[in-house]
Amino acid sequence: MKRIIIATKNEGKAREFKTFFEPRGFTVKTLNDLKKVPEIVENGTTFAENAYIKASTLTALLNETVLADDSGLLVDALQGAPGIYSARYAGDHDEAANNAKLLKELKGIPLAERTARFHTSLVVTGVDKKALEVTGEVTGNILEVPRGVDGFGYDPLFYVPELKKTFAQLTPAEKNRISHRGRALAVLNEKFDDWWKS
Ligand SMILES: O=P(O)(O)OP(=O)(O)OP(=O)(O)OC[C@H]1O[C@@H](n2cnc3c(O)ncnc32)[C@H](O)[C@@H]1O
Ligand SMILES: [Mg+2]
Repeated sequence: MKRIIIATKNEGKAREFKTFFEPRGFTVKTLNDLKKVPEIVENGTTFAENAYIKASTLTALLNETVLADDSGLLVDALQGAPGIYSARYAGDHDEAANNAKLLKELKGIPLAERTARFHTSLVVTGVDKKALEVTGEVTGNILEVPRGVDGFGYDPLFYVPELKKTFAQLTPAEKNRISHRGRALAVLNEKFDDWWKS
């Protein structure tokens, strides 16, 4: 059976992965669909490590194919913060508080110097299979005022000069075409069928 577990509780991420896997005939479940999944501690020092921890822990526990995403925003003027700590930048997985903290930290810094990038590391693990890892990145600028209502997380502050829009002003398809996660998925697309058969 073509079934994959997305190792996330983040509904924003889950939507973007469903758009990828469901047209390929996969039944997609997330951690919000599963009962009795223990809290997985993301104590790695890199995005790739954290994604591997999430995916491999669940494959061992459930005997299923699992994809994990660890992602975040790296701001140059903040020496790469919030980075791997993006989800809990302001303390408690609160998107509004995270965005407010980011604006506070960047106060007084002009737009041209508010350069940043989103990074995604994806790891897929399966029973008796070697883990598959891919990454994707996209660069932009952090606005001083949020713009747009779509997407999730830092999307309303992440401005893409080429499109003159933030990620929160893009349709899901537009975001997937250029985003860190979309780019990682494009690489995954080239490798996934061989990996699935391996
Ligand atoms: O660990 P899981 O359950 O997957 O969900 P999470 O939200 O904790 O996910 P991460 O540990 O990977 O943290 C990533 C954070 O980075 C931010 N982020 C990642 N991708 C993003 C995107 O496409 N748009 C906006 N913000 C994003 C967002 O704040 C996420 O909470
Ligand atoms: Mg997390």
